[in-house]
Amino acid sequence: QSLWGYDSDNGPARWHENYPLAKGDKQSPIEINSKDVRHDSSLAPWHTSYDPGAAKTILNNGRTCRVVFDDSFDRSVLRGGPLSGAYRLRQLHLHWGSSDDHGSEHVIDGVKYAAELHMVHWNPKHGNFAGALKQPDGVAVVGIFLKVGTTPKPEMKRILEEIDKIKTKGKEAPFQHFDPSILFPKSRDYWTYHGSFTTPPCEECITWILLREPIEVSPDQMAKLRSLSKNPENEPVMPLVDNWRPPQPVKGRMVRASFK
Ligand SMILES: COc1ccc(CNS(=O)(=O)c2ccc(S(N)(=O)=O)s2)cc1
Ligand SMILES: [Zn+2]
Repeated sequence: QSLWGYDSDNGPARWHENYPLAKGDKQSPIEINSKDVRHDSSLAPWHTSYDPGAAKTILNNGRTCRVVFDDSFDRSVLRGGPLSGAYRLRQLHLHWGSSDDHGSEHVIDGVKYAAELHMVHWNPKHGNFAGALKQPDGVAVVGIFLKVGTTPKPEMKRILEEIDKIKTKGKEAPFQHFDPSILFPKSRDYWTYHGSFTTPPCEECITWILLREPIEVSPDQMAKLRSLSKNPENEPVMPLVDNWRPPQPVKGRMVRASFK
């Protein structure tokens, strides 16, 4: 068993025992209620310019499926929105449920989506990722909700095709020539608030940019994601599902919307 996870003995309710930040005042995810959101007309649009050549590998770390990018220079960056300066894309990963009616971390007006994709970026003014983790403006995560429908998202195919190579914990495969901006929905509308990593050590260094429009995936695509295992090869199969943290207390934080 790892130090933290999503099981009854090492799950979100017990993370604070080893990771005290988990009980902080600016934790993520949160439930977003439209009635409490404030439209901020001064919020700029956000932009990305990603180099497909920056994609490096895809791996199963036993907790999620993660694609890692070269972030050794301003090669794939996120700008604008609530951010100042360019933030470097470091990795993307997902959180999902054991069935289509739950799996996302953020909950929108009571709606839980089947999955939530996170694109993690960090602010190079803080030198490196470890330094950025210690700053309130250190990290920016773009969150995209996945909704199950009839039409498969062809752009998700690329990630899901690699799943067969990384079935078990510790498996890694080359993942190149991939521009993750193809995963974005049509609308750029977003909510933004200040929060934390949704996994230990739960540092409160994240500017969240959550896209209002979900992308649609097919039931087969969700089943593919759920076919990942959290156990290493040659150990009893434990499905990698329900790797989401439940909503945390908002504690008076303001959630702003870029849209009316
Ligand atoms: C101290 O060393 C550290 C500290 C922290 C990390 C986590 N960093 S990370 O990018 O892997 C993320 C974990 C969870 C993410 S979420 N669901 O909020 O987007 S992003 C790595 C090394
Ligand atoms: Zn995440």
